[in-house]
Amino acid sequence: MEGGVDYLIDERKKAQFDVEAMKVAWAGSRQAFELSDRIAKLVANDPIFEKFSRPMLGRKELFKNSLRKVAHAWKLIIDLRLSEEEAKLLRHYIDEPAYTDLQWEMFIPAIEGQGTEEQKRKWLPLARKMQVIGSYAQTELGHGSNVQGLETTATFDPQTDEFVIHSPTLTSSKWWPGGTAKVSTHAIVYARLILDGQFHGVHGFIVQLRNLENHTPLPGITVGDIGMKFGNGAYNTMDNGVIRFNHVHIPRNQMLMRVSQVTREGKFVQSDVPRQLLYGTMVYVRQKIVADASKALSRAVCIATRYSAVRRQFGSRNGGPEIQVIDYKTQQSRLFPLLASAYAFRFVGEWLKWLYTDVKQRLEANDFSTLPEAHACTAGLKSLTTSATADGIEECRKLCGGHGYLVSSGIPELFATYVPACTFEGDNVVMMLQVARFLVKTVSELGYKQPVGTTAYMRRVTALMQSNCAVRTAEEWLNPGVVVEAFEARSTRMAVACGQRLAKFENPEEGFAELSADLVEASLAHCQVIVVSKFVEKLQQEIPGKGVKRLLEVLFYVYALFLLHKHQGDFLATGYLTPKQASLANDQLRILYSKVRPNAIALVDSFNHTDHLLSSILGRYDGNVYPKLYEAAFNDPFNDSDIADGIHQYVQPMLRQELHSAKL
Ligand SMILES: CCCCC/C=C\C/C=C\C/C=C\C/C=C\C/C=C\CC/C=C/C(=O)SCCNC(=O)CCNC(=O)[C@H](O)C(C)(C)COP(=O)(O)OP(=O)(O)OC[C@H]1O[C@@H](n2cnc3c(N)ncnc32)[C@H](O)[C@@H]1OP(=O)(O)O
Ligand SMILES: Cc1cc2nc3c(=O)[nH]c(=O)nc-3n(C[C@H](O)[C@H](O)[C@H](O)COP(=O)(O)OP(=O)(O)OC[C@H]3O[C@@H](n4cnc5c(N)ncnc54)[C@H](O)[C@@H]3O)c2cc1C
Repeated sequence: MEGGVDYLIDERKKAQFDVEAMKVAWAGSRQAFELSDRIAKLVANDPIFEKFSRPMLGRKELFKNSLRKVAHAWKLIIDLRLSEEEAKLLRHYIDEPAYTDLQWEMFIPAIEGQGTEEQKRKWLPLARKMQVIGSYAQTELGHGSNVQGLETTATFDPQTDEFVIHSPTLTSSKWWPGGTAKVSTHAIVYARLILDGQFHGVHGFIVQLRNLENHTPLPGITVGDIGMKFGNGAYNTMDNGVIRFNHVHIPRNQMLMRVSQVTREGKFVQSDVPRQLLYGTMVYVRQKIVADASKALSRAVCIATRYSAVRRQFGSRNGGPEIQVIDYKTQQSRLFPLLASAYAFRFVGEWLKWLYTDVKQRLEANDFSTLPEAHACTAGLKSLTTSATADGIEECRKLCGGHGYLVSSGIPELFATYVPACTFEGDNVVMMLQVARFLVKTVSELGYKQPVGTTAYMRRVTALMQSNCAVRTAEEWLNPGVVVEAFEARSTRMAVACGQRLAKFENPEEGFAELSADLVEASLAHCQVIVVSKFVEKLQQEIPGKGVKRLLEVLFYVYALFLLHKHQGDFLATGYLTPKQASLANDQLRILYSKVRPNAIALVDSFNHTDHLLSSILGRYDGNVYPKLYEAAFNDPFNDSDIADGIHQYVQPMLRQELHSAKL
């Protein structure tokens, strides 16, 4: 058997559910499915969007090619009159980090969220037509996580009615802003506002960086690229920049003034809007990152699952075929929880999008009551989903054995592009510590204030602290109420225990720092409650299609019981479960894996990923892995000639024992 074509045809026949209906469930609605299917095919069939050769290109060529793709995409958007939603899908399927990510996901949202009506009227039409290109310049060489610690200054000059933007030290150089090194004409620069020698907090300012006619940096601005990043191709299509400001003057009306204003006289006016709204763009992007985690994880899982069905090792009898590696229980116990996680993250991402839309509408009406909850949810779920996705992609590489390490597997570039998501938009530990602040506050108020939203389960604090799990058989774990209650009890007990230990410290901040590792674990437990509960809520909805709901239920139990198994130390230490009950959960997990097994290929087909998006020989839809790997090896430019450069100069003299007289 040369290729794996026959294996995947057989695998697809085993499916016990309607794959087309599952595609709709994954996409969210029939309309969403049809839209994304159309755009995915548009990209896959356009040779300009080819990306298989990306890891072989040098930086300059890679970057130029990326600019070409963006220009071509923009032309398509105009020619085909694509909506904003379609344009965002186009960018997703082109699958190449570029300056437009910053333009559409940070620059424009920052103006929308933090600008006044007048500022929005001026800047948004220009940005939406790409007549100005903007980036988000917050992080500095010496300061990233601690936004209040930024050093760049914006000093008001009442003489000229301008702000003077300045980088007083080397460490205040802006460092990382994407799109900035070579492309953006403007940036939202976060800087310390100084009025009459007084510091008034960090604010955002629209600063022009380049001349719109000839693209040269404006006087007082030093700008460049920060250098090559992890992996070939990957995030190197993005021009992450360094900027140094030397007393750059901008008009007063270019400070984003929804949250606070500076008058013509240089007076600071604090409105009723909470200062945290200055961080609103990050909340928006964190929510987007959660919604996108399932896309990245599902790609890796699709590759690893298809390849695991094609790949055979051991067990051949009488010259018959070896065993498909997907049939090994160990392979299943590593792969199927990731498959289930992709679905879990998809549904929690959908919910978070809804939550964000709701908060945004409230903020527009000056209702800020749900902001702390939205911040905690976006920060915590960003941390949970990106960490699990980054680890999951690496696990998928290992699940593909040696071939997973080949660039042509598609996994190395996916990993290299994805991992910074654990760091950007808030380091994942720093984000979990934000959740911890929210949880500690919630727990400390339990006696007199009813927790709401995602912490509402803590209203039952007494029951969750005192009652124990009633499961007696593996079968009894197949009950969503039982599973959710176990997660809620473990989370409540961990949060309350942290609260009790914190109360022993005289200085709460000192206590928080001392217990921060435990607080991060309690925050993770709370975020897992959210993911598990939102999966259950999804299952309570009507989900059409033969067998679709049943398979999603199986995936729910795989996700939840796998987490329970992985974190059984917490469940046991908090006393909610007995070792016997934890062991029964693990027994049930093995049974669930055998229910996933015949459906595995159909479940990854349901992601509807094109071969273009996967860009992976191992994950090809047709499973024709070996002939294509062989073909790709000989198509590699390194194999253009049998004698590589340097062989005659450095190897032959060694073979001939003539190295001493060779010119090196
Ligand atoms: C080939 C494969 C392709 C796969 C794709 C690969 C990857 C892409 C993956 C996903 C992409 C998807 C979409 C993204 C789209 C576009 C974006 C493109 C690229 C992104 C590039 C990255 C950009 C950046 O990184 S921008 C910089 C981000 N920086 C940070 O996040 C800094 C983090 N730090 C902070 O947020 C704050 O400093 C802090 C840690 C929160 C602390 O702030 P501080 O003011 O000191 O506050 P505290 O004193 O701690 O708290 C005061 C009070 O305020 C509350 N608070 C804090 N923050 C918020 C908030 N945002 N909203 C509301 N409230 C907030 C806090 O809880 C506290 O409340 P309390 O007083 O009640 O306790
Ligand atoms: C690919 C990429 C693109 C980016 N794009 C942009 C952009 O467009 N615009 C922009 O402004 N920025 C951008 N950034 C910067 C990014 O937002 C920061 O790197 C990120 O916020 C983390 O900050 P840091 O680098 O200062 O990490 P640090 O805070 O220095 O983290 C270092 C370590 O310290 C730990 N740590 C820090 N603080 C605490 C604490 N309080 N308690 C416990 N542990 C702590 C962290 O967990 C981490 O382990 C980008 C970064 C990357 C990697």
